[in-house]
Amino acid sequence: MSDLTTLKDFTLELGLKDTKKVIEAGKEIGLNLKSNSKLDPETAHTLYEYIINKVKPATKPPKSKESKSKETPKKDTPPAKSQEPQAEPQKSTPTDCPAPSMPTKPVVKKCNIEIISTGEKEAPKPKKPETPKAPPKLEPKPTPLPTPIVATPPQPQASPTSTLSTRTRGIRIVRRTDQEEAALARALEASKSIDTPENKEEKKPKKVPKQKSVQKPSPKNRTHKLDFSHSRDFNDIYEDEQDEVMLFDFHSQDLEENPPEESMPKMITDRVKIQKKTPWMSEGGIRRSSRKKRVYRNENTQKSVQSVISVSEEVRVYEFAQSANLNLADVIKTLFNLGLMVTKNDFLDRDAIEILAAEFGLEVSIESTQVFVEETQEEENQVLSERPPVVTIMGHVDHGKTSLLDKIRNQRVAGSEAGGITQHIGAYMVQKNDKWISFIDTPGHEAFKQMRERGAKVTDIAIIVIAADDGVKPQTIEALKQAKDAGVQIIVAMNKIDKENANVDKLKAECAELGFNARDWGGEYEFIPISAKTGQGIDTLLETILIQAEIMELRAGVEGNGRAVVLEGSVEKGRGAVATIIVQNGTIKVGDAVVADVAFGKVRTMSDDQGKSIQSLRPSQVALITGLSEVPMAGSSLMVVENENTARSLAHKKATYLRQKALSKSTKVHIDELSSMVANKEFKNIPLVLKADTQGSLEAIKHSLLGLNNDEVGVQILGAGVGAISENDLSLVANNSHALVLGFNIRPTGNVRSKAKELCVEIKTYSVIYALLDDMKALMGGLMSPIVEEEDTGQAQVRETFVIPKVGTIAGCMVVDGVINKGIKVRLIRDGVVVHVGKIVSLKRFKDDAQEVSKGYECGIMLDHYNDVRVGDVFESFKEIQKSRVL
Ligand SMILES: Nc1nc2c(ncn2[C@@H]2O[C@H](COP(=O)(O)OP(=O)(O)OP(=O)(O)O)[C@@H](O)[C@H]2O)c(=O)[nH]1
Repeated sequence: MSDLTTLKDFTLELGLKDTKKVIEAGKEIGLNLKSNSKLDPETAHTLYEYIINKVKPATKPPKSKESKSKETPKKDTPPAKSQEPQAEPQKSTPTDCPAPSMPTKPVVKKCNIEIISTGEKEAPKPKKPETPKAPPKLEPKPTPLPTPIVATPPQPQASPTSTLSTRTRGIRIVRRTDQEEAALARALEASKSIDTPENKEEKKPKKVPKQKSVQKPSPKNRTHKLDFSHSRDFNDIYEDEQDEVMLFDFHSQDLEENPPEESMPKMITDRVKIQKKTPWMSEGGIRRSSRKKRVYRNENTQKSVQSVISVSEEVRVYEFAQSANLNLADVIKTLFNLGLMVTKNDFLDRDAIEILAAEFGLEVSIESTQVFVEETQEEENQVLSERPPVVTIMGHVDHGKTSLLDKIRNQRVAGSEAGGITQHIGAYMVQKNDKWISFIDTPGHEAFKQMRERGAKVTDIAIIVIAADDGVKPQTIEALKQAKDAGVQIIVAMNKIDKENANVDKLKAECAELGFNARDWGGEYEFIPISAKTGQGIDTLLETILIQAEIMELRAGVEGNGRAVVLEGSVEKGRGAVATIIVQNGTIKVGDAVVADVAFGKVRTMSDDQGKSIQSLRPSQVALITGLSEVPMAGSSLMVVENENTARSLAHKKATYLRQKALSKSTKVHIDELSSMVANKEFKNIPLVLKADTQGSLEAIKHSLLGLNNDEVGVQILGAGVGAISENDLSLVANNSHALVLGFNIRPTGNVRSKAKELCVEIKTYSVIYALLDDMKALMGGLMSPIVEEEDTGQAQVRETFVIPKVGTIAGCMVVDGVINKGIKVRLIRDGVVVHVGKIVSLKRFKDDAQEVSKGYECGIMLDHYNDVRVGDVFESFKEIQKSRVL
């Protein structure tokens, strides 16, 4: 029964729906078939050969003999490999088989296979199957599909199964698994093919040579083979160990078990898609793995840490970690190891960013946090016009800066200044030869260092005023350095040449030593001799400035929204917050909405240095503006924005940012700081609130005060601000018994004064910065541990020594200087070297105890727990005197 196949099954296997065609074909070769006929293997084979290959049986359908020989191949086709899967739709292939007539649908769905293959020996299109037996003419059917598979020519087979298998000859089935075996068995059963072990054995040797003729398939072909392999036609199963050509190595997951017939086409399509997506599937297993690896590496690279990052000037810890694709914990840990205890929300300053980047081997670009970066970019496209030079006057205190400026603008300023020194940045414009020059009067006092730095940044030219009678002084050096660092042009004004002792050559020589050579000495710097008192040389100086400006080709955009720098900010009675600004680009007009850090508003009024009202301000021009919500920070950027709402929102944004930053800073503690504070339990500081009339003064004083801090004592600024002392300021310090309120150029009002008394808060006000700093120095000095000084009181020379058992060594001495006292500390000096410092425990005059022995008298001295005293040694007695420290 297993030998017979019903005609219906046979028809189906051929991929035909109707048995009629088969019956007709049978007739043509002399077979009388009916729809319910059963075919023996031989008949089936003959019929198959006729239908598929158009090979007519020579005689009658072959009998057993032939079948035997044909079975041979069959046998070897073993089931093994098999699990041949899906039916091959496009039977196409074959050169050797009549593709057209092949079923497109899988015939058998029982086995789930994973075979495949074709390999090196497999020929995609074996044109001429050499069938030892069968002479049949193979008609290579024009196959639309490039099916590669087949290779070996069909061999005459005894059974239908074997006959069918010829279609796939050349296929190399690889990987034989138990499952495959089982699948094959099922397939065989389904086909009812006859396949005996004997046959298999017989076939083996025969196939060997055939395989050799197989050609190597192209990758394209392989793809088709894949489809073929999916064919469920168990007849495609073919095995020949010598045909070992394995191209595909499917993962079992790729093949679905017994997919429903209807879904086959779709499944095949999906498969093709999969192949497209994963090209490695069309390659051999080994290559696949290597490709896989490559892909993996790529992924890794993508996930890896960014080697070049760009962060804003102040970035939070977690933001840094994100932008560098680093683990947050690693970043925090690294910061901790660097001595910085931070939370993820803390801000990192520039240094920390750079150090971190170095730690992680990153290249970092730090971007400015300026709110107005976009505007700056806009400015690049503007039409530029000539602008006046901005000049800063710098120099040592009292060398005549204010006098010079005063002379230049014919207006006296110095006289009205408290303490006789300039305390704020002032900005003025002067005209010379129909050209304008903007001057920023930067104070020379050390306390205004910061303001000076700011001044240097907005200026084009720095006039370094050096009094010719005094020469180069510390602040001169500092000013020269600052100007050079700021990259501004330097002109030296040798002032006070009207004075008898003025020595310009000495001055030039001193400057030359610092690397600033006068032009007439072969250098590159202009040295102009002037007298701010007589006005001598002032014109030359101004002309030099203008020439220099021309060389520098100073230009700026006039159109568009203005951008300025705040030089100074203060609160003025009746005017509110005012700011001295200098325009850097564009135009600022009355009514413009502006924002400067946390201050915003509409420009209400603008007035020049003469107090004259002006309506618009162009590059390099200076003015005092009103209309701001609060006093802007000196040095901050002031920008014209669309409208007041925008200004407000930008200011609020900045305020939030600053608040968060301040909070963040408060959580930052340097470990070393912490440990030193812990170790030094005597750490003291003076809590205070500082109020000043202007932002510039406030900052200068703050800076100076903080500069007084040392390891032992310092100031703790609880609050600082511009404007009058308020009750709020008092409440800040009320809980601290040592706290102070310092006011500079302001006076407490009646209410505040009485409230201060009530709260026992001390308010100290000053109008000269020296006085304030001196007081603070004294105060801080008082808090520091006293200095211990040693005062020598006398000397005694050892003339003889006496060793008294159980007592010690007594030195017989002569007092050669001052007085020696009992209990006093002495240094024991031998050959000029102090060999011991101790205390005198016994002082005798002869046999009597003495409290002191004066010069010229002999005495006996015994030291406390020290007996190595020798003749010739000298005792030097001294007192320890504690003195308060002065800062
Ligand atoms: N003889 C003479 N005296 C001058 C000259 N220039 C300034 N002085 C005097 O030097 C002193 C200091 O002058 P200021 O203009 O206040 O000096 P400054 O550098 O502005 O000083 P600070 O504002 O304290 O930094 C004043 O008494 C001036 O009168 C000058 O050219 N000749």
